[in-house]
Amino acid sequence: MARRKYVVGNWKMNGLKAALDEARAIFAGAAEHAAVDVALCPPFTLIGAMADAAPGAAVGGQDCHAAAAGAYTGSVAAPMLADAGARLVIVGHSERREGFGESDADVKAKAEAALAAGLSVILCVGEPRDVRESGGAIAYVLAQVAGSLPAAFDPARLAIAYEPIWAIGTGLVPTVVDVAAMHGAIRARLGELSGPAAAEAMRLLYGGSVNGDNAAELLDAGDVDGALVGGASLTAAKFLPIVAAAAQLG
Ligand SMILES: O=C(CO)COP(=O)(O)O
Repeated sequence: MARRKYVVGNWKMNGLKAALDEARAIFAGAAEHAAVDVALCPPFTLIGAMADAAPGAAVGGQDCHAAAAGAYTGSVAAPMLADAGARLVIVGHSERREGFGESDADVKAKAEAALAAGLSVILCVGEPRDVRESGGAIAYVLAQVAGSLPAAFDPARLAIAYEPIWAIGTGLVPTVVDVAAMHGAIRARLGELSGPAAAEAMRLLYGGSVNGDNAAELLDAGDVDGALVGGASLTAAKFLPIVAAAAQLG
């Protein structure tokens, strides 16, 4: 079964209520491309309003706590995201792993909590620049995959996003050959960990400086099923060409 293309915007810590017009425009434009699944992950504060502003649209969080509730000041639990109207959540983004000291075990626990709350998950992995330069990128990322993967999951609800840290927000992207090699290696490892049927069904996204100019090439790389987009997801003018590129590839 062919995997549907999946293009997800991660707004990071950007967006006030005024940005809901942009989200409406993004979802309206995305609706023209029925073959592509599109989601936006705004800050927590906008999830409810965005879900209300775009009924039926896939809105998600950027992180969740591993516990379902409790004394964790400042944190947001997965059932709260679902209650606010989210359908998905990103876990393990490098800005969480690096900036907040999240380990593979933390990411795994968050992914499991999200799945238990009925959310879909985008689980991020990716190597720092020195690891890429020393030739160890694939081994590094495969260890992250093995350490972060939930114990049990529905492959339709778990996507892996490969985001090389050195490509995030820098304008640098790996070669298409390197992207295909990484994604192929991830899918092979998923086959060993979860069985070939799950590995075949799971969507693997590339993230890191994706834009309207490079999306077609990156999305066409082997084993790439979509994109996780940061800066270029903040406006319809920048994001919709990426969705259109995915639609072209079907
Ligand atoms: O981190 C990213 C998405 O999660 C990528 O960000 P940029 O698209 O801004 O490089």
